[in-house]
Amino acid sequence: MSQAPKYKRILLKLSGEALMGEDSYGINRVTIDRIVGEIKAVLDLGVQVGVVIGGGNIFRGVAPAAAGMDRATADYMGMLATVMNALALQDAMKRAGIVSRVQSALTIQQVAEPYVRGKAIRYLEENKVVIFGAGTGNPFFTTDTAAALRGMEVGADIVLKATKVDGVYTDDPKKNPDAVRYQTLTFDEAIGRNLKVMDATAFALCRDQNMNLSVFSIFKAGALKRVVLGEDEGTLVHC
Ligand SMILES: Nc1ncnc2c1ncn2[C@@H]1O[C@H](COP(=O)(O)OP(=O)(O)OP(=O)(O)O)[C@@H](O)[C@H]1O
Ligand SMILES: O=c1ccn([C@@H]2O[C@H](COP(=O)(O)O)[C@@H](O)[C@H]2O)c(=O)[nH]1
Repeated sequence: MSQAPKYKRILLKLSGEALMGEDSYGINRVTIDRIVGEIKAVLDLGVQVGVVIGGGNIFRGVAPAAAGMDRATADYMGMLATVMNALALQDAMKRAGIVSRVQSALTIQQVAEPYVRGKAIRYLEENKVVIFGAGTGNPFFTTDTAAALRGMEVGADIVLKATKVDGVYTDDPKKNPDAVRYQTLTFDEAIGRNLKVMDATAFALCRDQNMNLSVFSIFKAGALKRVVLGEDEGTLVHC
């Protein structure tokens, strides 16, 4: 029996730190290839995929150098880190036979196309993966907010946050072993309970524009595909 995806177009937020695998810094080749395999599985279902990539794997490594720096300057460094990840992801996709385009919110025209909404939508319609680098292009924001923003701009059916934990918990599960996972919760609950899995700006943007969000583990094999098929996986955050 053929599997019908629940969503036709998704915006996938990939944690930069997830690219490190077991390493303490940077990009782990085996890990990025495995993540690309997870994305390929949903492309094979006919789903259109936009990706916003984070920068934690690179930026947190240089954080000591950024300590004491002007905040906006440090944030621009963080955004440049996401462009590096975007290029690495495109390269890994190419090796896997996936056609993708990188669009950057900061103009670095020798390196990547600038972000142009209409062009991004056209690429998605052509079943090319669009990798959005440099977050929103503005300091004082995060790539979570960029994911919510780009998801809305390109008309995605849902924003999927692929991270290191398998959903939203009552507390940070990496710090509190007694934390309990929610199957579903509302944006107001997530904001009101100050749950740190995603920043409040991103939660509020999704809530105000009625954009559902799913949080799941990118380390769990097949989880992305199960979310896209509408199966019980991770946590669904809704209005
Ligand atoms: N209530 C909570 N439920 C789940 N995770 C939580 C919660 N509070 C804090 N976290 C933490 O939030 C992290 C998810 O954020 P993630 O690492 O994806 O960060 P990011 O900043 O979006 O990505 P990047 O690595 O690119 O900077 C999890 O690893 C988890 O430890
Ligand atoms: O719109 C944005 C997105 C990101 N930044 C900066 O980049 C780093 C890395 O992004 P993560 O979301 O943490 O992975 C972030 O810490 C900011 O410093 C930004 O300024 N604006």
